[in-house]
Amino acid sequence: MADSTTLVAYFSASGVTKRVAASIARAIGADLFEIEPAEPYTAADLNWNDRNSRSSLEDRDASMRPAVARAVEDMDAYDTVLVGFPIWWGHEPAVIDTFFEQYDFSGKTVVPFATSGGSGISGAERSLSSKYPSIAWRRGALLSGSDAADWARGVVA
Ligand SMILES: Cc1cc2nc3c(=O)[nH]c(=O)nc-3n(C[C@H](O)[C@H](O)[C@H](O)COP(=O)(O)O)c2cc1C
Repeated sequence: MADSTTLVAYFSASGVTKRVAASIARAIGADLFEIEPAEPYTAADLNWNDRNSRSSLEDRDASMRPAVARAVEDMDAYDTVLVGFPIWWGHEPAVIDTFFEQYDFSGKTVVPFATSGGSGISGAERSLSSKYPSIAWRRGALLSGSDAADWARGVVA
């Protein structure tokens, strides 16, 4: 069933979460929004073997909030927001924290989803619910792609 009160917002550095988010939005007829860092991540930025890469530095400094390129036009219009991201060092990338600090989520249901190289989503769920305890979190899911549409239909059912 088409559901225009649901937003699927995602950050994706290398395209995996982007594909999952697009399939979710298609499956449930939700609006799709890309959380775009104002300064895109280069391959060097994403090198987790380099202690001084941008992503490594953002991980070590919990106060980092990378700027985003644009905002959701009418966040008030949505009552459910599915937020997708890649797992970085076991939790959400800092630009996802930027997103959660940008809007008022009161009265909304928020459901995280993630892709990863193997890590689960529970570290990100713990991190997000402790940083943003006033948000009405629903249990999220680590998705691989083929499972995304069915999961999303279950979320909005
Ligand atoms: C900086 C960085 C850190 C990562 N840390 C983890 C991790 O802790 N556990 C894991 O399973 N995958 C990790 N990955 C792999 C990504 O989660 C995985 O490739 C993801 O599907 C990429 O999604 P994207 O293409 O939407 O950016 C990391 C990737 C990067 C770039």
